[in-house]
Amino acid sequence: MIIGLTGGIASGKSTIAKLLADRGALLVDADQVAREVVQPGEPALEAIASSFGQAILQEDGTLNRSALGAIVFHDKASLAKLESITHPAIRQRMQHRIHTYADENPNALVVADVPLLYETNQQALYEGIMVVYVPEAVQITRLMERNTMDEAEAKRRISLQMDIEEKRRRADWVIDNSGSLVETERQIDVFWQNQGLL
Ligand SMILES: CC(C)(COP(=O)(O)OP(=O)(O)OC[C@H]1O[C@@H](n2cnc3c(N)ncnc32)[C@H](O)[C@@H]1O)[C@@H](O)C(=O)NCCC(=O)NCCS
Ligand SMILES: Nc1ncnc2c1ncn2[C@@H]1O[C@H](COP(=O)(O)OP(=O)(O)OP(=O)(O)O)[C@@H](O)[C@H]1O
Repeated sequence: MIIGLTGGIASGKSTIAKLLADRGALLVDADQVAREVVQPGEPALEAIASSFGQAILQEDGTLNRSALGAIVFHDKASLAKLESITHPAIRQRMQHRIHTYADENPNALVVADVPLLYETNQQALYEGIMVVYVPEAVQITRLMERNTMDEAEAKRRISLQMDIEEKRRRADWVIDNSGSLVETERQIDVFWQNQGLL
């Protein structure tokens, strides 16, 4: 089975992905693939440098991620431009990796961690979608703590994504990650048993 894992920024997707991997799931991580497709030599990095200027590269030729983030997370047109460059490459590499894993491990659960799964309309690619849910207030607190950012910046980042309540409504499975990690782990165990994965 191939499922999508999504949620809001800092809702706990990586945390839940790890719990699933600990139980034997095979993971494909869109944030990681997004980093791979902008390595030096990749066409997407050249396109980014053409659009955003050579100053977006560091001296060693790698992408200056925080500088690019400072531009695109404050300007929707720039973000759309960046996405038009990177998303096709990310999607292609994700699909290749997912299907390689699934073909080589027909009995395994393959989990694709895709932060923007609903925003980019990728529901049909998966047999089911798990949403990691926390109320927005918890999302703000955890994002501020993890990234040491102020409340206004955390709210801005959250506003760039689909409302987490809407993601929860669309989900096939909801993991409520607003409590302790032990409570979250219990929900993962129930999911695992219900899918007959034991
Ligand atoms: C702008 C970039 C270089 C900033 O890099 P940085 O290392 O600072 O952040 P990182 O990539 O770890 O992203 C952190 C979180 O920001 C959020 N985020 C990232 N890209 C986007 C986006 N296009 N729209 C909304 N939220 C986003 C996600 O929740 C992500 O988990 C980077 O986020 C990027 O290349 N984004 C475009 C590619 C993309 O859409 N990635 C999302 C996964 S497919
Ligand atoms: N149940 C929990 N209780 C307390 N803190 C938690 C819990 N789950 C996750 N966290 C913390 O919240 C932060 C966000 O979690 P995580 O990095 O897993 O989110 P994410 O959805 O993968 O984030 P991103 O969208 O940025 O990739 C981390 O600092 C993590 O340690």
